Amino acid sequence: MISALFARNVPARTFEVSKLVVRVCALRQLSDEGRQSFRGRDGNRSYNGDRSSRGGYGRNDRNSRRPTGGHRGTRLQGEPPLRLSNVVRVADDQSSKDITLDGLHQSGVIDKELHKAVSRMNFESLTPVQQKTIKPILETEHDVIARAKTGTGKTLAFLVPIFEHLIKTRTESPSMVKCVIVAPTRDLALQIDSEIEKLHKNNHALRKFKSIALIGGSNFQVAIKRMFKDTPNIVVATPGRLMDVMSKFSDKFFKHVDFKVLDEADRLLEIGFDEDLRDISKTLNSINATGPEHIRTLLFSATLGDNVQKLAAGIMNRKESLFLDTVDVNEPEAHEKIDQRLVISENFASNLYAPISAIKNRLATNNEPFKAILFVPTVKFTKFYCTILERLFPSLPVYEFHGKIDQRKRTKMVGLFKRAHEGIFVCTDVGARGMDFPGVEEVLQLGVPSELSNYIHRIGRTARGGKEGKATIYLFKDELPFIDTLAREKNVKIVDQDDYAVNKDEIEEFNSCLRDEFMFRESLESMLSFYKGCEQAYGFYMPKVARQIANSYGQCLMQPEKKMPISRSTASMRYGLKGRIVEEIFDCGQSHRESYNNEERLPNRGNKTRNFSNRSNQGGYDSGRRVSRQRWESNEKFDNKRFRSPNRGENPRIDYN
Ligand SMILES: Nc1ncnc2c1ncn2[C@@H]1O[C@H](COP(=O)(O)OP(=O)(O)OP(=O)(O)O)[C@@H](O)[C@H]1O
Repeated sequence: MISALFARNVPARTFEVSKLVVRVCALRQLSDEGRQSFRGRDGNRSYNGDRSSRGGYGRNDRNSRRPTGGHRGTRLQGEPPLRLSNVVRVADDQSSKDITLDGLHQSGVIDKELHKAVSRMNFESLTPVQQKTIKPILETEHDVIARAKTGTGKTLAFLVPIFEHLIKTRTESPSMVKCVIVAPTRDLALQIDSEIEKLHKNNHALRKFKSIALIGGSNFQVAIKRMFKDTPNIVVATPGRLMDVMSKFSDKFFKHVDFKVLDEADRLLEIGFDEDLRDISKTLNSINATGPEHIRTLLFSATLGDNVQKLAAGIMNRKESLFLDTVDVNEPEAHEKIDQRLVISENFASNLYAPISAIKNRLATNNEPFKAILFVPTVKFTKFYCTILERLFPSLPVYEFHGKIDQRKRTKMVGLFKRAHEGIFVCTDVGARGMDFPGVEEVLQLGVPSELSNYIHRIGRTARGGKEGKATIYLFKDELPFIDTLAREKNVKIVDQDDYAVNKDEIEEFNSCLRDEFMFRESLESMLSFYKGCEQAYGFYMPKVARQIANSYGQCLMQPEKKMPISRSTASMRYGLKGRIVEEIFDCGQSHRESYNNEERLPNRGNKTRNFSNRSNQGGYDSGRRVSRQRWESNEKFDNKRFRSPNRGENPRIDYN
């Protein structure tokens, strides 16, 4: 047990555990009644009281995917409560700021082969999170929780100690998985695996420590064959696919795991993923050859609050975890090198033009190549907005990225944009976390993120690796409660604010590009669902937001009297709208049904109609019953069909085939 002194910023002199001067976080014990609140009537844990809300994504039967030895994450009656790890916040240690890669090698912390591989990445120095975490992970036996801002090298901060551990234990069970790294999205898992490949390339001596990425959307049999052939020491996986593999081969591959790493840990431990992570953790512990508490857990993220020990309950094996924080308690989690800006539009329709106006202005005033990421709320809106951007900026590559795109194509597109020197990467929040695209000049956000923390992660796609960047969020007035929520809960205050007023030419230009009314309407319907889903989280008033979205239909079509066709039942069931407002803002009459049916029977105008299966885990997350994911699911539910824009030849949209 660490002798914990309630020190006031007394930097630890050395990292010997006995001398560790720490401040113990106020422990937040989950009271029994607190736990009971997590249990539904049938004694099973449920969130928001309705199990169907989690099971309702058309998911495969979860039990068929349960890893052997574990049972559903719900704790049965009488089962011991989840144990909370005692989180020990490690005070800033001035000496860690002097830690260098050479110093780690000279002091014997890292092996020469690993030193060679990392030094060939030609970084000037270690980042604060690397300086603060590598030694404690290698020199103590504790679980570790690490918080560091976006783009500050957290991936290497856990890969370096993992490889050092593999080097040190290379003679013990050499053909077994010793480290499991879990990521919330397939693309991030693949990215981490590619970082491992970089270390292999930089020093072939490390190639013996093979890794494999286990992600949904890829061929299961091929992955298993590779597991048997390569006998990897590192598995990088998304939760769903990891559970699939463990349910069949846990004893074969996973009995000698020493480390499990959760990248974007707060995302993985929130409602929707947490059950899977607890099941994975329980199974790994139960089959571990050394013992049920052998595996050490490393949690990494840019957004980890004091509730982390509650989040991590049932995941951490050690009685105490070190909270290695490179962000001061009162400091905003947003990276200080990001120049944040807010642009406010009068209404939803104007807000649709605002990013376009900004892109046009950037291209007109600066000849440098423009590489930017544009986040939008839903899949359907992503598709729609890409068609508009392609027509307005025919010479600027447009990358459409979301969970409904085939994984193979997504992977190719990520590679293209990583190498691109210009282009607009238009995506939903599936691209918000962890993705490392060099040279992104600006992050644009049209509308709010699917969850508050994702604002920090979205803007963190720029200003990476010590560089600077810009981030602009475009909101209409009824979305401004989000800004208050951001300031209150994340201590992020956007000082630089502007108003945007659309002009007639811009409306006409937008209208000239809007050729697929059916697609436009569906994109607006998906936005209605999305905003309904985040109404409470951000303090929105849905009737006002819905009115704005519905009015934009006629405004953008330049037929202000034209109302958005939506049935009364849909307005009520999906968007919680009843009474007079429904008649005011929607066309609920007969014409609606006729037009809708006619659209449904639209002759295929030579466009590719891509029918997406409605399976839940198409979203790029292989497991996910989270509440906020429901928004995407409900939006993505509408994304089951699409008419490709008629004049696709105009702009070389990155066709990643
Ligand atoms: N010591 C270093 N010095 C400079 N750049 C570095 C260093 N370590 C890593 N990088 C680079 O910084 C960029 C961001 O690294 P990484 O993706 O690991 O950040 P992160 O902290 O995980 O970000 P996020 O929170 O968004 O996931 C990468 O391009 C990586 O190559």
